[in-house]
Amino acid sequence: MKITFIGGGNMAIAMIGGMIRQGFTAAQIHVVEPDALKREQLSADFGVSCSDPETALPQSEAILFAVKPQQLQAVAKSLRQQINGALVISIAAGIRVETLSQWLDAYPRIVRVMPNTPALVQEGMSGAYATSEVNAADRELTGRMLAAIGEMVWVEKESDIDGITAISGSGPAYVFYFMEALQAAARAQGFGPEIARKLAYQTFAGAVKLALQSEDDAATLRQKVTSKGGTTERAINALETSQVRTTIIAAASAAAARSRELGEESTRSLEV
Ligand SMILES: NC(=O)C1=CN([C@@H]2O[C@H](COP(=O)(O)OP(=O)(O)OC[C@H]3O[C@@H](n4cnc5c(N)ncnc54)[C@H](OP(=O)(O)O)[C@@H]3O)[C@@H](O)[C@H]2O)C=CC1
Ligand SMILES: O=C(O)[C@@H]1CCC=N1
Repeated sequence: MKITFIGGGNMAIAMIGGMIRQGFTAAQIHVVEPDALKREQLSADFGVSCSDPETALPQSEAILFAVKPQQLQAVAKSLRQQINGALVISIAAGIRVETLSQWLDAYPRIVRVMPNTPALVQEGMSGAYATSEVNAADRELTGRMLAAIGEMVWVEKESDIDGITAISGSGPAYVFYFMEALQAAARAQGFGPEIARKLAYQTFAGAVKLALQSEDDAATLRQKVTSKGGTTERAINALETSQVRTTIIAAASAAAARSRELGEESTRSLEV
C-alpha cells in the first residue's frame, strides 16, 4: 500500500509522523512538496521519499491532498491526468467533495477528512465523510490510516465536516491559546518561564487525563475543584463575567462559518 501526500506542510508532517510511529513504513509514504527544505526535513525525520508526481502517483493506491484550500484547485487540475484510479483523500478546510471532484474531471472516489495536529503524537481527532461512490475497501483504508493517528468518526452529512473543523480541526489552537494564557498568568504571579510552563502544561495534562478516566462530566469535575466561598469560585465568576464560555462558542461558530465560506468561494470556480 502506497500513499502519496500532495503537500508536505504542518498537517502532512503531523499525519506522516503519527503514521510512521504507529507502524506504517517509510516506503509506504511518498510526499510531493515544492520546498526543498521541507523535503529534506521530511526525509531526515521520517525517512519518507519525496519525489515528483510523475514518479509517485502511478504507484499510489491513495493520494492525500494536504495543500492549502486556496492552492487546491490549481494543484488538483495539474494532477488530474495522473490519478490513475487511486482513492483521493482531501484534508483541505472547506473544500467540498463535489467541487474537488469537478476539478479532477468528475472523479468519484473522494473522501473528505478533517484531522488535527495532535496526529503527530497519535492523539489526533479526525472526522471523515465519503459519498456513496466510495467503496467499502476505501472506507476501510481511510479508517485504518486515521485510526493510526488517533480517534476518528464518520459523518453522514458533508456539512458536519464544517462543524468538526470548528471543534477538533481548529480546536488544538484554542487549547494552546488557553495554555499560553495560563502561562502568562503564572508569570504575572511572579514565576519564571520554566516553572510557569510546567505549572500550566501539567495542569492541562492532569485535568485532561482525569476527565478522560472519570465517570463525571466536565461540569461536575469543575464543581469538585470549586469550593464554596473559595479561590476557584472567584476565578470562574471572573470568567463568566467576561463571557469566556460564550466567546468560545462564538469563536467556534466563526470557524465553522469560515469553513462554509471557503466551500462557497471554491464552488464559484465551477460557475465560470
Ligand atoms: N494545520 C492544521 O492544523 C490543519 C490543516 N488542515 C488542512 O490541511 C491543509 C494543509 O494545511 P497546513 O499543513 O497547515 O498548510 P501548509 O502551508 O503548512 O502546507 C501546505 C504545503 O503544500 C505545499 N504546496 C504548495 N503547492 C504545492 C504543489 N503544487 N504540490 C505539492 N505541494 C504544494 C506548500 O508549499 P508552499 O508553502 O511553498 O506553498 C506547503 O508546504 C489545508 O488545506 C488545511 O485546511 C486540516 C486540518 C488541520
Ligand atoms: O486554520 C485552518 O484553516 C486549518 C483547518 C483546521 C485547522 N487549521
